[in-house]
Amino acid sequence: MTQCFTAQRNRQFMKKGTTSMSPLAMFQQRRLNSSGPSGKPGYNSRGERELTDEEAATLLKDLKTVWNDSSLSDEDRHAQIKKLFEKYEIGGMISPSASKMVSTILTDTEAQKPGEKVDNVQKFHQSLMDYHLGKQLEFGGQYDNKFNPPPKESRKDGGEKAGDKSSKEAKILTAEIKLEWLLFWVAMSGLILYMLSAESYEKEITWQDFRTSMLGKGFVSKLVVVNNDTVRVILNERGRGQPMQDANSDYYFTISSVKNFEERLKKAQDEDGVAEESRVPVTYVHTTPIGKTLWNILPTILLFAFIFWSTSKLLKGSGGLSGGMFGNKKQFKKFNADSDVKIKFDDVAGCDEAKEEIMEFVNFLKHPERYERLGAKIPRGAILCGPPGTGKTLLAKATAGEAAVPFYSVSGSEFVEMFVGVGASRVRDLFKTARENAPSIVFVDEIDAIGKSRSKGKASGGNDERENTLNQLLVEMDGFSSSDYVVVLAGTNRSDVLDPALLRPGRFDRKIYLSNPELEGRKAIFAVHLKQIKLSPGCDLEDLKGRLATLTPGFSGADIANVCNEAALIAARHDEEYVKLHDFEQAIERVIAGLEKKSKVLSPEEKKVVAYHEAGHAICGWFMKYADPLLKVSIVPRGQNALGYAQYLPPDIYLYSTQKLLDQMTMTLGGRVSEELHFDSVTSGASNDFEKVTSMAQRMVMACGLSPEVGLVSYNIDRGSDMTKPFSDKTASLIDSEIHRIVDQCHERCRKLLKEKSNEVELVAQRLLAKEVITREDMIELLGERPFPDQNDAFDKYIKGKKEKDLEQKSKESRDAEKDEKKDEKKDQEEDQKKDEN
Ligand SMILES: Nc1ncnc2c1ncn2[C@@H]1O[C@H](COP(=O)(O)OP(=O)(O)OP(=O)(O)O)[C@@H](O)[C@H]1O
Repeated sequence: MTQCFTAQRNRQFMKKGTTSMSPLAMFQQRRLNSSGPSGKPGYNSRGERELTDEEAATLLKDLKTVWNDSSLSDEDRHAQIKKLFEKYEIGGMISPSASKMVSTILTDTEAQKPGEKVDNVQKFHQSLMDYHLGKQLEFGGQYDNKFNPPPKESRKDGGEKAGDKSSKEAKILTAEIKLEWLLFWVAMSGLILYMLSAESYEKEITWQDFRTSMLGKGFVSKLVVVNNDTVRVILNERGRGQPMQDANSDYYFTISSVKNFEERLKKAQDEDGVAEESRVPVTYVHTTPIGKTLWNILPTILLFAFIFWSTSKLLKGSGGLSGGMFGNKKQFKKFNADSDVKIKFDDVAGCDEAKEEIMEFVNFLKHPERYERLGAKIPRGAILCGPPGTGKTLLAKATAGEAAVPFYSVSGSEFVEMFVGVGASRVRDLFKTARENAPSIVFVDEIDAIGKSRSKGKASGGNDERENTLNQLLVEMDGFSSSDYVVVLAGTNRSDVLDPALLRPGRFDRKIYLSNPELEGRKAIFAVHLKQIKLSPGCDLEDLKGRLATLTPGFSGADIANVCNEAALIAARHDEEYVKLHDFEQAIERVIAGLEKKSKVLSPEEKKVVAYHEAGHAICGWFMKYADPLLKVSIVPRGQNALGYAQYLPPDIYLYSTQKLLDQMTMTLGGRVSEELHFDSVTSGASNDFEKVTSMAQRMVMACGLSPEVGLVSYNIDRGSDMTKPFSDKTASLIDSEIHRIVDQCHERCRKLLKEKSNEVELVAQRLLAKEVITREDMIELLGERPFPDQNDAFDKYIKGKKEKDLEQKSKESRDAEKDEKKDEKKDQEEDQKKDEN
C-alpha cells in the first residue's frame, strides 16, 4: 500500500508539471538511503533520533492542531511547527524519523478505514508536503526548508486572511520602489557607460599623427572615407600590436575635401616611396547614421527619462497622482455633525442679531416641512461679513453644529491654483459632495479671493482662472433648489468688493454683519473663554468680566480669546496657582502695545524726551472735556516702535462730534508740542501721531462734511487701486488747505494749553521718570480730580467706580474702627469715673 501511495503521489506531482522527484518519493528515497546501523541506540547513522510510534502519533496530532489553527498567523504557525520539530529532535521533515512518522500515519490509516480516513490523512500529508517540501519544487529550490515563513501566496489554506491584502499591497509597493530604483540605476549606469565608452570607442587624431605614427610606419591596413568628411583608419595587425596604439579604439580624422585628402595621401606615400601596388586602399562609404544618431541622443533620452521619473515621483509625493491629474481633487474638510461639529450657538457669544438671522437656516435644515407647507423658499446662502476675528467661521460651524448636519468648509484661496480649470472642478466636487450628503452646510471662507467684482478685477489685470471659478460657483448655486437642502455660507472681510452677481437673490441673498463686539458682547465672549481658565476661588466673575470688557475697547472675539490665553500663559510663567486680574491686565497691554522690550535700553536723554512727550499727551487728555478717560501712561518701550504709550478707554460710541474729534486730535499732538516747549529741538517720535491726526482731518474734510469750505460732499477715500481723483485740482488744493487749517488749529490749541499747564507737565514727567509707569491714581494725586466728568459709563462702573467703592469701603472701615475705638475709650472713661465716684 505504501508503495502504491508513493506511486500515486508521484503521478500527482508529475501532473503538476514538475520534473523533480516528488516530495514523498524524496522521503522514501531518504528513508532507504539513511536506514543503516546507528551509532547510538535509537539514533540513525547521521545522529538523528528515530521517533517511536507514540511520539510520531503525538507529533502528528500536534502538527495537525497547529496546522488547522486559523487564529495563528503564518509566522506563529511556523514558529510552533519549528518548536515541535525541535522538541522531537528532528531538524526538518527530510529525515528518517519524519518518514517513519509518515509511514506510521499510512499504516495506521490502512489498518482502520481505507476510504475516507486515507483521504484525510492524505490531504494532511499533502499539505504538509506542499508546505515544507513542495516549496522547493514550486519556488525552484528557493524555499530553504528551514521553516522560514514561506511567501503568503503559497499558503494552501484557502481564504485570505485580514491583513494579507495590505501586506500584498506593501509588497507591490516595495517591488515598485525597487523597480524604480533599478530603472534609475540602469539609466545612470547607461549614462556613465556612454560617457566612458564614447571616449574609448573612437579617438580623433590629426593628419600629422596619422602621417607620422601610422602611415609612415606602415601600420595602416585600410582607410574608409565616411560621408566625404571623416576618414576612419583601420590598422593592420602590426599596428594594433603597438604599445602606443589602443587595440580597442578606432581612429579617425576629419578632412575638408576628398580631393585634398587624396592628394595629401598620394604625396605622403610618394615621399615614403611606397610602391603603387602596396599603397593603402581607400574605400568610400555613405552611411545613414541611425545608430550613431541614436547613440548621440541617448544622453538626452536618459535625461528626459530621469526628469519624467523624478516629476512623477514628486507628484506622487504631493498626493498629486493619487488625487487625479495635478491633485485636482477634493481639498475641503468634512466635519461630521454628530461627531465632529461640537460647536453650538452657546459657544458664539455677543452676536445675538447674527445668530437670530442664521437661526432661520438651522430651522429650515431641521424642519423643512414647516416652510414648504406655506410655500416659503428658504434663502440659499448668506454672506457673513465683518472685520477679522469676529467669529464668522465659528458662527458657520455652530450653525452646522446646531442643525446637526455635515459641514463642508473650504477657503476661497484653495480654489485658485496655477492650473486652469482646477478651481472650477473643485467647486463642482464640493457641491456634488454636499448634495450627496444633504442636508448639509457648505462654508466658503475668504470668498473675496474668488468672488471679487469682475469689472474691478479687470481694471487690475483680471485673472481668468479666478473668473472661471466664480462662474462655476454661480452656476452651482443656481443649479440647486431649496429642496436640495444645502445651505451655502461664505465669510469675508471685504463684502464691498464682491461681485454683485454673487449677492443677488437666489444666491447669497442674506448679508449678516458681524462687527467687533461692544461692552456687553465682550463680556459675553470673556464669559465663554474664561470657562477654560482657572480663576481664584473667591473671584467675582461678573466683576472680572465687566472690568476686562471695559479694558478692551475695539477688541475682536479672536483678540479676547488671545487675551485669556496670554493671561494663562503669564500666570503659568510666574508659577501662579490661579490666573489673576493682573495677569489679564498684562495680557491686554501686551495685545495693545506689544511685548515689553527689556533689551531696548534708552539713554537718559531719550528717556527724558519720551517722558515729556507722554506727559504732554496725558495733560492734554486730562484737561480736555471730550478726551477719553486715561488709564495708564508708560515710558517702557514696547512692541516694534513704541517707546512709550498712554492707554485710554474710549467708550463704544457711534457718533463723533466735531468737538470730540478736535479734542482727540489736539491730544494726539500733545506729545510733539510738549517736546517743542521743553527741548531745544524736536524728535521723530511723533510720526505715528501725525499719521493719526492727518487721517482724522482727511476724513473730516473729505468724507464727513465737517469742513465749511469744502462743503457737504464725500469723496471716497479708500479708492484702492483707482488712481483717478473724483475732484478737480482746485478742490484738491482746497482740501489740502482745509486739512492744514484743522491740524494747525489743533496745534495752536494744544500749544496754548500746554504752556498754561507747563507745571503740571513737569510734575507728570518727573513722576514718569521716577516710576516709568503711572496710573490714573497718580494723576489724581498730582493734579487733583479731572475737571470734567468721564464719558464712559463702563469706566465709571467697573474701573473708577470700583476704585472709589474700594476707597469708600476702606474709609468706612477706618471710620467704623475709629468709632469703635472712641466708644471703647468712652466706656473706659465712664468706668473709670464710676470707680472714682465709688
Ligand atoms: N463671538 C465669539 N464668541 C466666542 N469666541 C469667539 C467669537 N468670535 C471669535 N471668537 C474666537 O476667535 C477665534 C477666531 O474666530 P473666527 O475664525 O471665527 O474668526 P473669523 O471672523 O472667521 O476671522 P477671519 O475673518 O480672519 O477668517 C475663534 O476660534 C474663537 O476662539
